Amino acid sequence: MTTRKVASKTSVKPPAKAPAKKTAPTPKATTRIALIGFGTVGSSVAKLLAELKLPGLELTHIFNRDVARKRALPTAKFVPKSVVWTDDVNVLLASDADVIVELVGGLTPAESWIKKALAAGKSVVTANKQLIAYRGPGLMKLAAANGVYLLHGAAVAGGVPVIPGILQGLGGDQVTRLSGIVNGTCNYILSRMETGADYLTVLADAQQLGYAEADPSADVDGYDARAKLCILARIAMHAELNPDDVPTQSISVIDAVDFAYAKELNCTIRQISSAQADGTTVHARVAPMLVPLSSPIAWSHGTQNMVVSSGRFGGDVVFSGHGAGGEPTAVAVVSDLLAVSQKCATVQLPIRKRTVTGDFLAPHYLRFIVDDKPGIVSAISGALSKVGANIDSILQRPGYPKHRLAFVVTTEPCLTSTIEQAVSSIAKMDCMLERPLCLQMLERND
Ligand SMILES: NC(=O)C1=CN([C@@H]2O[C@H](COP(=O)(O)OP(=O)(O)OC[C@H]3O[C@@H](n4cnc5c(N)ncnc54)[C@H](OP(=O)(O)O)[C@@H]3O)[C@@H](O)[C@H]2O)C=CC1
Ligand SMILES: N[C@@H](CC=O)C(=O)O
Repeated sequence: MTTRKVASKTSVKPPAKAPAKKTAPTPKATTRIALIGFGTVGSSVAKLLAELKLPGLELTHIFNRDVARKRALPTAKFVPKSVVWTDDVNVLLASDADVIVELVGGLTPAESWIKKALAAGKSVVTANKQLIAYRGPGLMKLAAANGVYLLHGAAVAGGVPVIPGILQGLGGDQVTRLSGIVNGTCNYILSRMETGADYLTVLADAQQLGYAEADPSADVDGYDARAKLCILARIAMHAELNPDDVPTQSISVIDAVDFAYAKELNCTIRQISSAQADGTTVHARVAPMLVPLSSPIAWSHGTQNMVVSSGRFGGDVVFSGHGAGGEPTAVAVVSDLLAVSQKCATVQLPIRKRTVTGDFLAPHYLRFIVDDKPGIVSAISGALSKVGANIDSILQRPGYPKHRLAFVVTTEPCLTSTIEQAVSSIAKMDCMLERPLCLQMLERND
């Protein structure tokens, strides 16, 4: 017997076609699973299904372009002989599979595959954060209209159950703030740079280890984390944000000198994603930031993600674990498959469109690379005082050559837009060899 037409877990409507049941279903029926994409995550899903032999889950189809190449990989050894391999997606869409697992990524053609699968009455499990961030609500409606599930637990923080945790466990609070690390590649890069590694070397390692997106600029320039932040804002704050409105800053601007100065300030550097509810506006930003060494966020190394959700009634809740990599991500996918197979519904709350501002009131770190001459500090301090920003400290480590001197100014809390105005005018000074680097500094209680 196969399971078809199950209830929608994250959709906005109750299941249209699922029979009413008073007792939890026993997982004796078989849910037939078709995989779209046999890359890092897809091959790990096949491995977990083979090794865990979970009741009720059967892998039946795999689609990938140039599928013969994939079939010849060592990772294909976990795939049962009975599985149909194809390079025609329509074979899966027309098959008797109950669930399509989309593990290719990107908006196109993934969106059309998922729409066709949902319209054909198949549930969908995906790890595709861009698609869920940009098109999630429409796809959820389509899933509900067809009485099927669309689950995306792997789309944020890989193997960390932050999505089911928030949906199942925090619907009874009013989440006002989300903050933390949601990109494993950036955390891997920055935590290795902290110990002296070179940016390009560790980026190449992250790609080789399967942590990075197909185009790693999605990771380092913040677009991956921005999509995840918008998904989290939707499920935790019930706020629909346009991902394009969330400002991002690349981690590629961080240099070894910044880790040296951060250390002097008892800090390190991490890519931080933050969202803070403020009436009908949400303050949201993804950027490398200075993090106090005393903060648990600073203790996240490698692919570790950490999300702190702050609720009006329940206070802070922390989710932490491996946010990237085939096997941790496959855990989230397989968990969603079990939820589909066992018809586990979840809470649904109304979502409202919200406007985004990138402004946060925070202290800032400004790093200058100058051709040294008298009067530079006074000119910088003049530009800062003109916008009302107050200097907190000035740091100059010995040993930098005068013709390429790196020094740092930190400010007392001021708005991001205010400090950016000052940086734009300072950048025009003749002595500046590079555009000054401006990073937000997290405070001890952030
Ligand atoms: N890797 C990770 O740690 C995590 C990834 N994710 C998400 O999971 C999804 C998959 O990621 P990942 O496994 O790392 O990516 P990979 O690039 O390793 O795998 C993608 C697979 O899809 C295939 N593919 C790409 N485009 C097409 C196409 N047009 N038609 C048919 N096949 C195609 C690729 O084939 P080919 O070999 O020919 O390129 C590859 O086998 C993405 O949405 C990603 O964002 C989510 C959490 C963590
Ligand atoms: N490239 C992503 C993969 C998981 O979502 C990351 O590094 O976090």
